[in-house]
Amino acid sequence: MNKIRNFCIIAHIDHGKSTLADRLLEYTKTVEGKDLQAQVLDNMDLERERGITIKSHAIQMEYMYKGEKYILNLIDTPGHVDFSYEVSRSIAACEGALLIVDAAQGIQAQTISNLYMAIDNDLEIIPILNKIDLPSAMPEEVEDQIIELLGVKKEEIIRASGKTGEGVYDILDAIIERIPAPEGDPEAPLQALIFDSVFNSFRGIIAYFKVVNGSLRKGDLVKFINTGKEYDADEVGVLKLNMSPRDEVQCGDVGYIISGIKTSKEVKVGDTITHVKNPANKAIAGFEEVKPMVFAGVYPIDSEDFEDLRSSLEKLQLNDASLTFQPESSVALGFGFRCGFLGLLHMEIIQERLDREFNMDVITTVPNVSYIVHDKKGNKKEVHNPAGLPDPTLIDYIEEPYIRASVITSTTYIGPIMTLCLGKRGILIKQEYISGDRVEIIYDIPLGEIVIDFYDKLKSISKGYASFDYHMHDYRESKLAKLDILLNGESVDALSTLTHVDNAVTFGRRMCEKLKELIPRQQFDIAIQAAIGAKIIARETIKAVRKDVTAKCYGGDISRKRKLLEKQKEGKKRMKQVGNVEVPQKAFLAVLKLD
Ligand SMILES: Nc1nc2c(ncn2[C@@H]2O[C@H](COP(=O)(O)OP(=O)(O)OP(=O)(O)O)[C@@H](O)[C@H]2O)c(=O)[nH]1
Repeated sequence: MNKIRNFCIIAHIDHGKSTLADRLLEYTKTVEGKDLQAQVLDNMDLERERGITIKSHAIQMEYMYKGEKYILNLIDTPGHVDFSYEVSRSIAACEGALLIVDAAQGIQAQTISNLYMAIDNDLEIIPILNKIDLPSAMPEEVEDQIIELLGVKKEEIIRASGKTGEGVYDILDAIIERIPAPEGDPEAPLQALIFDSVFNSFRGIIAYFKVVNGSLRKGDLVKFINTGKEYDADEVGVLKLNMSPRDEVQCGDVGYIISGIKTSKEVKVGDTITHVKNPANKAIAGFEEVKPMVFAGVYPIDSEDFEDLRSSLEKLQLNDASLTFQPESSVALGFGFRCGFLGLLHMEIIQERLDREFNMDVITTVPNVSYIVHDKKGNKKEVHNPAGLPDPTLIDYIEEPYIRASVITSTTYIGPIMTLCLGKRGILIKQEYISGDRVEIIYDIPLGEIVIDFYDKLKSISKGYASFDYHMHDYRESKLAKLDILLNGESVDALSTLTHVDNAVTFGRRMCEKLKELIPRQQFDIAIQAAIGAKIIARETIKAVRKDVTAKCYGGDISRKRKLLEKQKEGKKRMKQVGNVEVPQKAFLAVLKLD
């Protein structure tokens, strides 16, 4: 066991985690020659394309140090806020962490939040100044930031480049010298922490774990403590580039188990595996259900595809337990599902996977958060869809989720960022200088406001020099009202939103203006109205037009006419008929596009 090192890499998004991980695999000869393609660990197509890590992965390397062979288990973690629960589980499976900081960008919001998580788990931190090959690198300055943040000595910071390979051997040596070997009792009852699971269409669900105490052998009868389910360990092994079966995974090591688990719901990240015979008397602490925070309706464009959509969502869920869905129906959109996501990026990814992997054409409605509605009889219920809100006369009050957000930026942008946060009903908690002209601002903001267009605005007003991280904080009472949109007098439930009463009128007006831009003119006038209850607060009209696309091709060229009509039909595919009005998909997301 003293020859094992378990570590993870933590960093702000795009600071070069995956690239550096590739170098570690290359320098330890874990991958060679033809297998060496960029970002080996990001094996989902989507991950490669977007250059982001969505699921965490683990891989075992061997490294000779002073004539002895060591086993290094690298647990790769996703960098985006939506997936921070996975980061925290991966961190719990390690004894050390490489903290990567981009030498050109310096410390960012997620550098700090992930670092705190690592410190909470007592990990040994190895600070790495990455991308020092960049002409824009500011090694001295960023080193000062790291020293201030961690209280380390300058010599402890390793300068490296995932691109040129500089410093990679120093990192490998430091992993062995500085990170402690795992502790644990090989003779004690089995306790293995599940930190991830994946769905493989041939093998079913594969769970990744770290053995904290005891050991796990092939054929053992095991139990997952939190779900209470029992399985035969059909196959256990360690994770090389591919799975590598073993008879036993020992105390301290990281491995996988295949055991006839049917759905990803049965495997909960953070759960503990033990033996049915001689079980451990308790789970390893730190298990938490991941709860979706952002909800949106997902509807098939063609209502006949409803069952296909259900089976696609079921398949996606096998792979991604954090996705939830429930059938719902909308007057405007027909039958569909209300899906729950961890955040906006997660939502985008699911939408894209539906399109790519399942060829599903869907309309997604405006995302919203979950509200707690207290009625006058003293009951409370969680509402995931503004359209599902009880009648206003029955509501006593509504609570909405607040996040605690940390924004790191340069002092130049403090003014505009504070204005933005204020406009989003944010409450300033504190403001702290990090080093030089960098400052961290902490705000409590309603999640519902972030969901709409916070990221984009933050990025544009800070010209990209602001990073953002958040975690759920609490629920607070807010004065919210349901804003309905009517098209030719018919309320479109899929366009309803909950908004703060003080902003309702401006918001309603802007919605109407935006919809006027987005809905194409049709052969009759269309009235767009915004209403709260029975009260109309804004109105726009789209004037009628008569458009005949074939008008231009007089003469008898029927094939050309047909082509034009076909083209027009294509364009219509992304439209949805609401009453007598044809509404394009992008109109359902109008609220995201308000200026
Ligand atoms: N010049 C230079 N570029 C680098 C270096 N390391 C990574 N990059 C580039 O920086 C970008 C981000 O690198 P990734 O390795 O994908 O970053 P990441 O931290 O894994 O990103 P997430 O997985 O999304 O968190 C890519 O375009 C890399 O090519 C480096 O040492 N030098």
